[in-house]
Amino acid sequence: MGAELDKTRKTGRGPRPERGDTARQGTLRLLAAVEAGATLDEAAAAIETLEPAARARARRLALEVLRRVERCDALLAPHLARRPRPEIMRVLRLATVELLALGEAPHGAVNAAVSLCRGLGGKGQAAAGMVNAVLRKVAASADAWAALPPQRLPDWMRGPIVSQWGEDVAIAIEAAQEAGAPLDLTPRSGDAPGETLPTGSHRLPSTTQISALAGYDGGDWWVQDAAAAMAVRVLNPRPGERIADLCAAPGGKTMQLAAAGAEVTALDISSSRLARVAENLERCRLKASLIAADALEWRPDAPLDAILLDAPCSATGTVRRHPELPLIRDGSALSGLVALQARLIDHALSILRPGGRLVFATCSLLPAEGEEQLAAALARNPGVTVEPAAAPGIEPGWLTPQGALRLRPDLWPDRGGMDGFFIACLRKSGAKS
Ligand SMILES: C[S@@+](CC[C@H](N)C(=O)[O-])C[C@H]1O[C@@H](n2cnc3c(N)ncnc32)[C@H](O)[C@@H]1O
Repeated sequence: MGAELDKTRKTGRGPRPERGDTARQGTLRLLAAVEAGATLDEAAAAIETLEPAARARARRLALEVLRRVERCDALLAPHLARRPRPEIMRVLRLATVELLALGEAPHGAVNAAVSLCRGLGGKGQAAAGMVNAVLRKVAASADAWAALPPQRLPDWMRGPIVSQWGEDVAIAIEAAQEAGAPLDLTPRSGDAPGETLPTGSHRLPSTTQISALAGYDGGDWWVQDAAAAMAVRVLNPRPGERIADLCAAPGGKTMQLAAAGAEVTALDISSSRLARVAENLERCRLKASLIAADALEWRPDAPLDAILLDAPCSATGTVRRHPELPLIRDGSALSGLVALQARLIDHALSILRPGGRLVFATCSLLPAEGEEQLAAALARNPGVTVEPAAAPGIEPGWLTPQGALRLRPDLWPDRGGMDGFFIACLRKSGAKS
């Protein structure tokens, strides 16, 4: 490797662009957008000109880097006389992840990084020699890399997690975030590709090409994390029940409700997001009534048998799939979200028939949006009780003392984890039927 890299440096000519360089350039654009405060989904426009395969690779590489920014910087720091410009730092982080986390051949990853630098123009040209030299040292630093801990969650996330479950759980969640997330499918009915999990979801490697899987065109399944699929399983919808999904988009849970034979009304405040529910229902040949409305202002014609409230939240439970969230959020939105969730719970209870059930769910790891939110809701609403969460595959350790389901990324460590979720089934007082 050394000789080849030296030749590159001495001749002053950049290595010929190799296949994959466009994906790497896309990764750098995604990383720059995230540094400017965008989510990866919001940043997608920056790579829309790439071919689909390159786009998918660009996003995959960006995810891998975002899971390890802190670890990369710690490894790189001793090799840098001073911190390079942000665009050079992004090239160094990408190559470090390719070399040490993804096991790319050193000559390919280093030459690509040098080529990316040269493509940045004057300042990049000037940094190419330094990048080459630093990455040669990085390539020989596997032991130092292995000794570095996974990226730490920011304090606004970590503090509540440590208070609730202790330091070891915070460390395990950080390890799960670095490991990333597999691809989970929910079958419409019957079968779907992949390993069947105890809870009924199907699991495949994260690198699976979704559109190439059997049953995609026929809508036999949809992509949904195994933890996310549990909210409807806990609700246990029955054929013919009148059920509202108050925060429905993009519609994974609406489809579960419809597939169970319920008469579903799906609301979302965002009409553009509701359009995605319509597309998803159509692909999977399922039906629901769609309403673009603020759930706080909506009242059905007749009280409902059941309600699913998958409320807007910090989304901290999805850090494995959205590693940019800890980097671009600061927790300042939390109190507003907690207040909105409380109002949505109280309103949902007011439109539920006596004896009806309300499943409150958040993809959050923060007790304020889970355990504490539930305790406050019970205190505000005398007569409302918690039905202990029950569904196939639920392990006893996943239940809280209140009877809610607490799912975390560090659960199922040998199976590939799951997203963080809090799910509680509330029963309104009155006739059960
Ligand atoms: C966590 S997501 C729902 C995910 C969805 N249940 C699924 O499984 O695909 C929360 C949704 O709530 C919607 N939302 C936020 N505030 C709302 C409100 N006041 N009324 C109705 N929908 C709302 C957002 O637009 C967003 O689509």
